[in-house]
Amino acid sequence: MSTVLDEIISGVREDLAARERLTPVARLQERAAAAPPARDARAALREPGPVKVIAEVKRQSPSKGPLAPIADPAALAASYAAGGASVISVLTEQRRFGGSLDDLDAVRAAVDVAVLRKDFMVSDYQVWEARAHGADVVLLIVAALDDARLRDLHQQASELGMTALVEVHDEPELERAIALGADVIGINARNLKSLQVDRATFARLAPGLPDEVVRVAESGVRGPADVAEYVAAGADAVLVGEALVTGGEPAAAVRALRGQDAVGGQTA
Ligand SMILES: O=P(O)(O)OC[C@@H](O)[C@@H](O)c1c[nH]c2ccccc12
Repeated sequence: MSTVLDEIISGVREDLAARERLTPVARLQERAAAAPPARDARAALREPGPVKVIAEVKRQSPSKGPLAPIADPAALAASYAAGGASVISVLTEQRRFGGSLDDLDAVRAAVDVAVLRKDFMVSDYQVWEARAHGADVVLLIVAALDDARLRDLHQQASELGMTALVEVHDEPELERAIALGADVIGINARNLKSLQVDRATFARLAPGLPDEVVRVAESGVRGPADVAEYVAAGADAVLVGEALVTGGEPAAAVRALRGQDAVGGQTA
């Protein structure tokens, strides 16, 4: 039976083939070589202080459809950064998430913090694209990749100076991420095959992570109380989309998630 993830990936492959016809990889490689070096997102996520927020520019999702009309992704990202986001995540998948490389370019030009290209990476071409467009981090979804491809893309990202956020949802995927030597691991509360969210996934899997791994809790954060739970279960960072794009003033919303109130004091 084909899952949501299978369907997304088949669309991603078609769109990828179309871009490959337009822009040869050699062009991307030239642009990547000319781009400023990737920022060290892992270091940013390990800095001392309150929980780190990875704030996402997310227009729509397969489970909810349109979330918010984001007229100006650059302004949104700048607000996230002003609120203290450590990394800005930009969904670039088009068919189900309404994203684009244009969104990535706009965000890249607007902020100094690290930028994550959030997509379904299946080919080295996409990693070259990410670097050519100034991304510092790529998402690698273990459920979408066999071990050989996972290893290749992880190595390519590191050769380009980028951080790989390696995403898992269950124990077998976590074992594969650890065997890979991933040093930034995201535990996604959302099962990409069924789109069900189970916030307890993080607390269940996090104890199996080696000490040196940066632990990112992904999805399902509705507000500061959910962040506090993830932190209590050992999260170094949280990745938040929907609650930030639908929640009113984005800088204040990021600050609230970090446990810093509007005047900058530590709550909790
Ligand atoms: O909107 P939420 O529930 O805050 O979730 C954000 C992020 O975790 C989610 O967008 C996500 C996590 N992993 C992904 C992989 C592909 C696309 C999207 C995602």
